[in-house]
Amino acid sequence: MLKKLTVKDVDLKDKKVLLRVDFNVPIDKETGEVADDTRIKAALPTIKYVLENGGKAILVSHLGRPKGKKDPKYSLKPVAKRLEQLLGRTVSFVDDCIGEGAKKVIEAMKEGEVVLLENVRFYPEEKKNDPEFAEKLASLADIHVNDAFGTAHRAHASNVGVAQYLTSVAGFLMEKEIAMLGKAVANPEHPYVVILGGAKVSDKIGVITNLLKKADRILIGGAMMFTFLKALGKQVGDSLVEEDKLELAKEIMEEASKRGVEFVLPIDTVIAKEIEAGAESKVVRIDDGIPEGWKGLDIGPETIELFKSKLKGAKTVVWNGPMGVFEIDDFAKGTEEIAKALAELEDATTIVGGGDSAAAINKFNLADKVSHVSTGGGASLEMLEGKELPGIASIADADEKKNDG
Ligand SMILES: Nc1ncnc2c1ncn2[C@@H]1O[C@H](COP(=O)(O)OP(=O)(O)O)[C@@H](O)[C@H]1O
Ligand SMILES: O=C(OP(=O)(O)O)[C@H](O)COP(=O)(O)O
Ligand SMILES: [Mg+2]
Repeated sequence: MLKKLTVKDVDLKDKKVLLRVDFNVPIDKETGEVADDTRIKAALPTIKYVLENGGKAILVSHLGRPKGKKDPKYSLKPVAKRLEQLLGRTVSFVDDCIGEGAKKVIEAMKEGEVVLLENVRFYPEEKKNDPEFAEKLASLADIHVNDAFGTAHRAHASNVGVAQYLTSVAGFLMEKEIAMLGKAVANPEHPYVVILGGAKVSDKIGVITNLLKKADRILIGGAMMFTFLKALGKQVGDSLVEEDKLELAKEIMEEASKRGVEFVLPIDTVIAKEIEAGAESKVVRIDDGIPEGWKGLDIGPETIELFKSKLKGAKTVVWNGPMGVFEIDDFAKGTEEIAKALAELEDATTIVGGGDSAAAINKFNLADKVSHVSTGGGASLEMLEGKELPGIASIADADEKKNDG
């Protein structure tokens, strides 16, 4: 088991704490408000602990994928509002990260106060893990607490780079995720089924290669399915396809068959022309092809039954990525039915991971029916692959201690 320093190992009294959280939460396009607060709630124990122990909490996070510049669509402002409600105290939102505005507010902070900095990905240096930028961020504080498990597979300035300049310790969420997923990695009981979906296809397709060495069965839904179906020569219309991953998709399917891993793709899909509530939609069989101008937005009813049958008797299930565009009810059925099937499994370890997958399981009120809802999608998958995550490696080891604050 990984032994890392945690927030409990350091003196926080009167310290400025740069607290990296993953507040990359879904934002409701119509209201502009936080649509699912799982990741905010998950960070509360660490934030409260810092405040109760006399620290000043300077929260830093990304939201979405802005292209290294300011974009109001990706502002963390609505998150500050939700955090304020959940914490029951004032959260000062600052419009930048390392500028004069931030410095001034931080200088004036008193013990027990909370500041949330604007989206750190508004700076292109964040994703490049630029050392100068990391140093500037680090200079805002006395210690770094890393509670951003959902970001742990990224080596960025605010989670990894800053550890060159400040002692980095784990928050309670980070600690809990490492423990929960660590158990699943160490000794998965078989049959071990992995379900993959969602939209980050080029990011996540690569993990399958390693998962083929561990899992007995892999079920593919979500936008992920269309890259595989196209690689098999099926007509996928305007569905989301990663053209440059078609070769990899073929190789993965060949490797699965060599290893005797059952690789299960959908047999039907719900299609529409627009990703919109109330859009005209219909079910087509994959073998009949998706017409041009239409896109697959959910798994179909036959696939739901097929996947349910493939989940029967499973002892370990790991699920990342919704089966369809579950945010819109017309395309939510596949995700809901698979969530229900997971909830009904007996004597199985069931792990659902990902910002959006967590939002989905909450939407269907099934979060307490699975063994663990992880705040990380890509992060939990890479951990289950057996990789060392940069955002965990950068946290100080327990033996590196002591006597600092
Ligand atoms: N067939 C599809 N086409 C387009 N987007 C999809 C499809 N199926 C699922 N999605 C989208 O995938 C997104 C989540 O993907 P991802 O971020 O990879 O998952 P997670 O956050 O659980 O790790 C959701 O917003 C959902 O609408
Ligand atoms: O939401 C996240 O990952 P997830 O969608 O896999 O759960 C993390 O915040 C990482 O975001 P990124 O994939 O834009 O680096
Ligand atoms: Mg996501």
